[in-house]
Amino acid sequence: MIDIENINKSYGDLSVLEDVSMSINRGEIFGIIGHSGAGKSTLLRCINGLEPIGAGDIRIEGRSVRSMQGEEMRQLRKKLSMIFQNFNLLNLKTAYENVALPMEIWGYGKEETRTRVLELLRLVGLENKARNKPRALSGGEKQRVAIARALAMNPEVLLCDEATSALDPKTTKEILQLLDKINRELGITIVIVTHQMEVIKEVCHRVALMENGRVLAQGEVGELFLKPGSELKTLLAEDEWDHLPPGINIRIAFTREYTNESVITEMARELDTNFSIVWGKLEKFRSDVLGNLVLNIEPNDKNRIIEYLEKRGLSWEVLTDEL
Ligand SMILES: Nc1ncnc2c1ncn2[C@@H]1O[C@H](COP(=O)(O)OP(=O)(O)OP(=O)(O)O)[C@@H](O)[C@H]1O
Repeated sequence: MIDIENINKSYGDLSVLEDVSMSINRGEIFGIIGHSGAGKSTLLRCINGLEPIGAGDIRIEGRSVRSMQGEEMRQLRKKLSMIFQNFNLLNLKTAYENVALPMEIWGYGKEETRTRVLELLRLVGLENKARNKPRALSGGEKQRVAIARALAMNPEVLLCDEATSALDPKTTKEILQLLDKINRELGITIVIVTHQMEVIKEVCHRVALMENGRVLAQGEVGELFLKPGSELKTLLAEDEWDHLPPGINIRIAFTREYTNESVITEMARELDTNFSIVWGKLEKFRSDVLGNLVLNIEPNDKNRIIEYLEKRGLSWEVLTDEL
């Protein structure tokens, strides 16, 4: 649905996006993760035409954003709605009035606006707070108002720029569940820019990892996370294997097909060998549970164990190999 093709973007001499390509499919929740300054927000603004791009192109359903002007650009912005970290609500207006604003701007009548706004406030669970102004709303409630407002014009895509970064973990989870519901029930494609791995794990189907204006990796979230040598893993969970014992430490990734199997005990029995489990973690990705296990093994067993893991189709990597 959104095809980003080899785009570059600079502010003066500062190159912010370099040869960035990614494809976002209709109906998915796509995450863009990276440290601060990676160029994520700039990329979002390029997608909805707020920022011009240098080289390359961005196509929305085949139409080049580059070539859009006037009415077509206005229609694009209606189709691609956006929410932000700081909510961007009008402080002097009530929750109801904030949600109604886009419909007023587009010239909808009072009755139609009222029906739609009340429906949206119900969708985001705020029907009782319609008269509250932002100062009388919690952070999570403010983001709910912003989401309702973003949905007012029936967008096809919701672009979320660090939408949960100002919220505590519990509220973050609630907002992500709301986004997931909007994706499932309304079929809206959602693009989430974040620096929080938890956000990606909780709701995203696919992810692109950005660093210094470049895409380092992209793909299905669970697969990317468990892949040996994955940039996603090393960039975002780098300190987890700091205290491994000396010797050969091998990481085994359990994809969804293996999570419930007793592969490790079977391996010990079949190879008649000993090893110690030195680190382990189960990670939840949307509804999947995927696991990582680090074994400290005897040097003599290395080849046999690797052979066994290969035979079972498990993904593995040797983390340290000091004899
Ligand atoms: N309007 C602008 N003019 C000049 N430089 C800019 C502008 N907007 C962003 N930048 C620079 O572009 C780089 C990427 O910024 P961007 O906001 O896209 O990164 P980000 O990954 O979203 O990080 P953050 O989460 O901190 O916003 C930064 O070095 C930033 O200073």
